[in-house]
Amino acid sequence: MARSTDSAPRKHKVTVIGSGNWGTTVAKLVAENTREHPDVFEEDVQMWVYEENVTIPADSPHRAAAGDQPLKLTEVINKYHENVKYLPKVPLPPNVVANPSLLDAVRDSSILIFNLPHEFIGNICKQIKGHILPFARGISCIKGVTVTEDKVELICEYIGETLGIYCGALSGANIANEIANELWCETTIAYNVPPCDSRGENGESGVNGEHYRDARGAISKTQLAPVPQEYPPVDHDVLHKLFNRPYFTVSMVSDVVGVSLAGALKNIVALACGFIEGHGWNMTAKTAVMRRGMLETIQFCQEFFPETVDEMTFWESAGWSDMIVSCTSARNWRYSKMAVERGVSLQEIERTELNGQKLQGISTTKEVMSFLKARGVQDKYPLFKAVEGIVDGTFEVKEIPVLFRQQ
Ligand SMILES: NC(=O)c1ccc[n+]([C@@H]2O[C@H](COP(=O)([O-])OP(=O)(O)OC[C@H]3O[C@@H](n4cnc5c(N)ncnc54)[C@H](O)[C@@H]3O)[C@@H](O)[C@H]2O)c1
Ligand SMILES: O=P(O)(O)OC[C@H](O)CO
Repeated sequence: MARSTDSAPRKHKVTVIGSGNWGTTVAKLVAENTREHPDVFEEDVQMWVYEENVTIPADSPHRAAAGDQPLKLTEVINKYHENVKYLPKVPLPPNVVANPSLLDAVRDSSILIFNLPHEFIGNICKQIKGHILPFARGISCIKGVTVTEDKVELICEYIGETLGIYCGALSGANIANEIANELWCETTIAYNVPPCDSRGENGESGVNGEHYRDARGAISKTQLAPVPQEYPPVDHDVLHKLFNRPYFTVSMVSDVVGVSLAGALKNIVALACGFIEGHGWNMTAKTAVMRRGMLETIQFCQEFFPETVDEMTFWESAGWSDMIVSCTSARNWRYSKMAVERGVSLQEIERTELNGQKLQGISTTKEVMSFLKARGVQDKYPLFKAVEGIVDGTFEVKEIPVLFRQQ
């Protein structure tokens, strides 16, 4: 139903939920853009921080002023404009506002950017449900899936269904430290503008309580509140303004399923590549694993999300580019290689070497395999199955080629 157009224009308030290596990087680039587009966005970007005490590292320029006492991470970020724990040595714009209160950080925000390890998203959604604007829109930068009983769900679907909002996905060949240091790369954002957000002739937004087609093309149970006409529409143009930087080239697409699944499943393949390299094999073996991994990824998309994945997505940054970068220079690859070289478990490496950062491949492997096993189709995914076996200590890296010889 059309509504009157005489209300004062509003700007989008943006909150980043999460402040790890990638969460802080995305808060930085988004805050640069909110400053550049004051007509569309409020300048300050809230960044929810999982509060913890940190000691400023001895080699930090802030150490002399701050001393060696433990300090609250939010206070350090707001005072020194640096996330000394998760993104050290990268200056943050002062309009990134670290907030330890989740409910305060999301209050009145019309754009919510979800960016934290996927194992924490359930608890976050539980806490903010009912405390966000009903017409808020989300972008998930999280690479993972949620598996409940016999169902695999995209993180953005889970967020959308739980909070009653629409949520798209951002994923690409993105190493946080490189982007934070403004080294150029590309990314992919998948977003289907819900029909209720399409603007009429006078800029009027759509019908309250309208259903929309979800990532799989089905009519969602969620009744969406349209973004009020006082706000700029949340569409590809506005999202491009929010995320695109000279060093971060954004492609906007509509294939939310393909972008989300490619981002999640490549972490399993990255573990395999690290194991392979730790064992002493090199690029030729790794490219074989990447190829096999991509085939299993596409097979998974086609088997469980039929008719929704656009194969062109695999040629986007979220597809092959992310597969390559993850298997050659990202954390899941680096630390799985280290685990094999040192002869210790991946969980042990995560505990001792990552300073609080998470390897998403460990949980994603377990979740995806539990889903495949529940359906009795695990043997159709030999690489994923092998990675689970290596993580659990029941399969040896040297057996990987044997798997494929048997096919
Ligand atoms: N780091 C990268 O280069 C990169 C790039 C692209 C995508 N991603 C994806 O981004 C997502 C976020 O990863 P990241 O690299 O920012 O995180 P990270 O691994 O660097 O940091 C872990 C984060 O989890 C938080 N945390 C710990 N316990 C928590 C709890 N109980 N509840 C809530 N938060 C808790 C920590 O405070 C910290 O912010 C992941 O899905 C990852 O796959 C990462
Ligand atoms: O460091 P990782 O392994 O979590 O991967 C980071 C990004 O997903 C690479 O695109």
